[in-house]
Amino acid sequence: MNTPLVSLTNAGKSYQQLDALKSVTMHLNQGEVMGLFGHNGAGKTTMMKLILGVISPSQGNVKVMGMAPDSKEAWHCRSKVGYLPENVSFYEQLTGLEVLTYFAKLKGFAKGHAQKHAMALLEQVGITHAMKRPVKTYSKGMRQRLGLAQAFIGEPKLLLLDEPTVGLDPIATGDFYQTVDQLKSTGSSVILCSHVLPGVEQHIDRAMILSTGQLLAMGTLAELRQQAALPVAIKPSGLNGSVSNDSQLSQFLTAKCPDTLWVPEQEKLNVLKQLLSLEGLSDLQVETANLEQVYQHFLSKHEPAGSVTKEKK
Ligand SMILES: Nc1ncnc2c1ncn2[C@@H]1O[C@H](COP(=O)(O)OP(=O)(O)OP(=O)(O)O)[C@@H](O)[C@H]1O
Repeated sequence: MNTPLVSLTNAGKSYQQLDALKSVTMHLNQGEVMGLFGHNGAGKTTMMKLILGVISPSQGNVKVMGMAPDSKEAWHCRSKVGYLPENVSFYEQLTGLEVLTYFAKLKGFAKGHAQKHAMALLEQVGITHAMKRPVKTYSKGMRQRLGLAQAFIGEPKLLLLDEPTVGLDPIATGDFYQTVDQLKSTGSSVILCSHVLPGVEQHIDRAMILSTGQLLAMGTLAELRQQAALPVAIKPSGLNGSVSNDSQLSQFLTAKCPDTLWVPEQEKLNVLKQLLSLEGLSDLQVETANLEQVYQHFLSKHEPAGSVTKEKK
């Protein structure tokens, strides 16, 4: 079996009385994209900082590429990690090209190669036209694109992206996800933290849901749906009341939504077979719970976000 690229084992981080992250165990494999979701203050950035090695765990341990990321020995692994912080900021007086060339040099690129690599990345994120302008003239979206280009320097093996699509227009968002898919296909692993859930699910392999520092759920969307036991919505057309007259099928109807059957996942196939055998059926829409509904489900079962500042006894 392959060694995971990132491993957290009962990892926790406390700031005085506050447990920002509580005993989290997770493994990220090579070529895997993990979505990290949670409310403000849930502990997402804390987890990313532990993985980056800029803070050390208060409990448990963290391994990246087999090493403790906060150790001296891990210095050469750091050049294989790309990070986009939540609020990206740069040297305002430098041009986009100068900023990126500088970061490429910091990551070990030789002088001539650094600028070439920087130019290729600027083209990839679509800001070549502005590369000779000082960053202070960039719009929010252009800064975010520059931030992404900075995170992509050196084709990192591990990418940590905090709110990568904030400020991006729909085309840039699409391009961004295309880059993530491309990096994944070359074996890079990604941890992607976002408050914008629609559009994310087809690009992640697994999701982690955090609340008040605690890991509430982790798995593929199918696994999370199963754990959450959220019903599938089935909407048949053309049946003219034969569902409500059927003693078995009618149990899945609700007064609020009389055209839709809310069916537990394990009953889905049986119900579909029954519906398909009914005369007059002209169409069927089947909707499984999306990432947003799954996320809401797990959060609603947990204590409110406001309790994050609760003190230890
Ligand atoms: N250096 C610090 N000192 C004290 N408390 C901290 C520190 N860093 C983070 N915290 C606290 O830890 C908790 C988790 O913060 P974190 O930044 O990880 O949340 P987050 O999930 O990234 O939130 P957001 O979505 O708002 O960015 C918060 O209550 C925060 O105030």
